[in-house]
Amino acid sequence: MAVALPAAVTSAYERLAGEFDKLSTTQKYAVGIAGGVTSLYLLAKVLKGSDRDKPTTLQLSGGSIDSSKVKDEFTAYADSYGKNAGEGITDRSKTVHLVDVFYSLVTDIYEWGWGQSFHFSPKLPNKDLKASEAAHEARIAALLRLQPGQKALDCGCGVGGPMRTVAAVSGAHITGITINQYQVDRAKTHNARQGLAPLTDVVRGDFTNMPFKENTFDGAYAIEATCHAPKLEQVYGEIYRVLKPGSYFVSYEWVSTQKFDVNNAEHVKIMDEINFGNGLPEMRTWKEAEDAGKNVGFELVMSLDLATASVVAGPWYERLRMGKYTHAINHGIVSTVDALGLAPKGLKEVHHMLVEVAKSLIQGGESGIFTPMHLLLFRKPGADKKK
Ligand SMILES: C=C(CC[C@@H](C)[C@H]1CC[C@H]2C3=CC[C@H]4[C@H](C)[C@@H](O)CC[C@]4(C)[C@H]3CC[C@]12C)C(C)C
Ligand SMILES: C[S@@+](CC[C@H](N)C(=O)[O-])C[C@H]1O[C@@H](n2cnc3c(N)ncnc32)[C@H](O)[C@@H]1O
Repeated sequence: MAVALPAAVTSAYERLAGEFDKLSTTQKYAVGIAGGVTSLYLLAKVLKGSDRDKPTTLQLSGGSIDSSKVKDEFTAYADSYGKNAGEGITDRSKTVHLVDVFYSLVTDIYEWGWGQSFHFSPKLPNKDLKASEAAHEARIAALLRLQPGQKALDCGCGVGGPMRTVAAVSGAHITGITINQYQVDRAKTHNARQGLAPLTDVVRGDFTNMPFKENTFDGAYAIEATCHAPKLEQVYGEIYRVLKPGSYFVSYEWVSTQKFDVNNAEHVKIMDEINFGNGLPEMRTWKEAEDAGKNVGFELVMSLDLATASVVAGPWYERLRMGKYTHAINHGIVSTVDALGLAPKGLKEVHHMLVEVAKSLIQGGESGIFTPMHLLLFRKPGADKKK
C-alpha cells in the first residue's frame, strides 16, 4: 500500500533534490561524505554511550557467564519458575545459584540503562533523579548513625553505587557482599576510579552464610537485596550474628502491601511477573518481613513504607514510566547487536524480560499492592551506647 506523505514534506524534499542537482560532481561527493560521516558519528554515539563509567552497547556481556552459554543459562533460569499461580522458584534450594546467574545476565544492562545504583527512590521535589537517589542512600548513613572510623556492612551491594554514597557521607568504612563475582569486579573498579577505595571493600559471598566473625560491624544495611534470600530469617539471622550488640540494621524491603489480596488473580499475576523478572524466589508480605527480624532476635525500631510516607515525594515507579519509550528503543538496539553477532546470543531475551518486568513493576506501583522500599530499622539488643 502506498503511503501519502504530507505536501509540506514532499515539496521540501523536491526543493532539496533540485538544489542537490545544481551542485558540481565534487560538491556532490563532499555532501555524500559529510552525510556518511555524520551518520557514522550518530551510530557510534548510540552504540557507544557517553559515560566511560558504564558499559557501552558493544560491551554488553553475560557477566561471569561465558558468552557462548548466555542463552542456555537464561533458558535454565526461566525454566526454574513454576507455572502455577504464586509458585515462584520451584526448587528453593537452587535460589542462591539462580540469583547469581540472574545478576550475570542483567548487571551490564542495568548499568547501561539505569546506573550504578540498582534500586528505586522516591522522586524529591526540585531534585533530579540522581539527587533523589543519593538522598535515599544517605538516609541509611543517618539511620545507622555511622561515624568515621566505624565499620558497616552492605548486604547485597550490587556494583556499589549506594556503598560509595554511604561511605562518602559518613566517613565510615563499608564492606559490601554480593553473590556475583562480576559485580565484585565492577564495584572494585568503580570504587578505585571514584577515589573510594580506602573506605570500601567488596567480597563475593552468600549473605545467608557470611564469611565474617560474629560482632564485627557497627551497622548493617540492605537495599532491595534481601528479597532474594530463600528465607528472610536466613539472611536476617546472619546479619544479627555479625553485628555488634547495640548496633542497627536497616533494610529497604521488596514486599507486598496491605492492599495485596492473595485471592485476587490479577494481583497474584503481577507478583509472579515481578518475581520472575527480578530473580525473586517469592514475594513476602511487609508483616512477614517484620516478623522475620523479630524471630532472629532483633528489636523492631521503625517500620514504614517510604513509597507512601511522604506527601510531597513523587512515585518511585515514575522513572520506569518515563522510560518506556527508551526501553523500546533499547530493545531495538539490543536486538540489532544480537542479530549482528555483536552481543552474546540470548541477551535479547534477557532484555525482553526486563522490558516486560518494567510494565509489571509499574502495575504493582500504581495499584499500590507492591513496594520496593518498606523501611525496616532493627536493633541488636545489648550495649546501649547507640540508643
Ligand atoms: C532491586 C532490584 C532491581 C531494581 C531495579 C534497579 C531494576 C528493576 C527493573 C530494571 C529495568 C527494567 C527495564 C530495563 C530497560 C528495558 C533497559 O533497556 C535498561 C535497563 C532497565 C531500565 C532496567 C534497569 C534496572 C531496573 C529498573 C531487583 C532485581 C530485586
Ligand atoms: C537489586 S541488587 C541491589 C544492589 C545494591 N543494594 C544497590 O542498591 O545498588 C541486589 C543485590 O543482592 C545481591 N544478592 C542476592 N542474593 C544474594 C546472596 N545470597 N548473597 C549475597 N548477595 C546476594 C545481588 O548479588 C545484588 O548485588
